[in-house]
Amino acid sequence: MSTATELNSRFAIADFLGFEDIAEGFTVANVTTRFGTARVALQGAHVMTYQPAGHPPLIWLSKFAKFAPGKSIRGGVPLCWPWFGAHATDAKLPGHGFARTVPWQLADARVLPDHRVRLEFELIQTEATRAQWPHACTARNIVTVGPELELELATTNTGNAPFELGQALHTYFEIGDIRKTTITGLANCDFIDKVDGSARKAQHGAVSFTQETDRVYLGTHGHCEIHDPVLGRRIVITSTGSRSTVVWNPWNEKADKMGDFGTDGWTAMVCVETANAVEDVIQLAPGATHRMVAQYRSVKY
Ligand SMILES: O=P(O)(O)OC[C@H]1O[C@@H](O)[C@H](O)[C@@H](O)[C@@H]1O
Repeated sequence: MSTATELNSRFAIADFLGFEDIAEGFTVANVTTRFGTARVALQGAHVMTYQPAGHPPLIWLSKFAKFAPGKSIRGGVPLCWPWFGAHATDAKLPGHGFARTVPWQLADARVLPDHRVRLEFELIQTEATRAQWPHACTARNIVTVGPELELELATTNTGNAPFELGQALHTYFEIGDIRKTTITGLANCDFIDKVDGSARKAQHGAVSFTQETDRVYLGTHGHCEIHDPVLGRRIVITSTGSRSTVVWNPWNEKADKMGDFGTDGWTAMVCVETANAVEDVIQLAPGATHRMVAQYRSVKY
């Protein structure tokens, strides 16, 4: 039986939720609500698309994204977990951790009384994941599709020793043109500028884009907005349990080298990542749960 057939027999909800194998070994959940639609891959519990009704897509997915077991998807909401960026001590381990390229299982799917649809995924741990991350824990990604998209990444320490957790909802947002886009809500925060030797700088005013941009903003406040005069909307991002915000656009040369952006894909995306990274990583005590929650909303001008 294919994974989609199995999931359809356990979790399908007429008019709201169905499953489909879109490539060999690659299954997705298709969510339809009166508020909008979404597609979520079982690999990585990865939100691939979300479009609020009557609005342009909120989430960018590369036309050249590859859907294959073990490959990360260019676009959507990759989960960086349990570390962000390069591993602190072992350069052989995958950048941004392994959560985005391993299978997750669907633990629950339901229509809420207010007609939103909620999917709850749990990371499947194997010998291979334990070899990279020896700490006893669970990870859940709870995805709620409604007039806004909500993600909750919950990590519980089920062992006897504390551990350090780095993470990000590495969300690719769809925009009209990066060169005309600005981001507010980060003014007066310090950031680590990864395209300038990781120099620490202070942000003055709104963030705008004229070149490759790769920054980790520190001590951020859980509210920022992407202003998009080309699509005629702003995207409002609110969060809790997050103290860092990563802002990334590869610009043309780097995007060309990455191979899965196409020629001008980089102009139509910006990553604004709800995160706990660098000095904002979480120390998780035995028995404790950390919840990082983000909501994304499209507001027309
Ligand atoms: O190509 P990846 O592994 O998905 O990473 C994309 C980018 O992700 C961002 O979060 C990082 O700050 C960048 O340095 C990185 O290039």
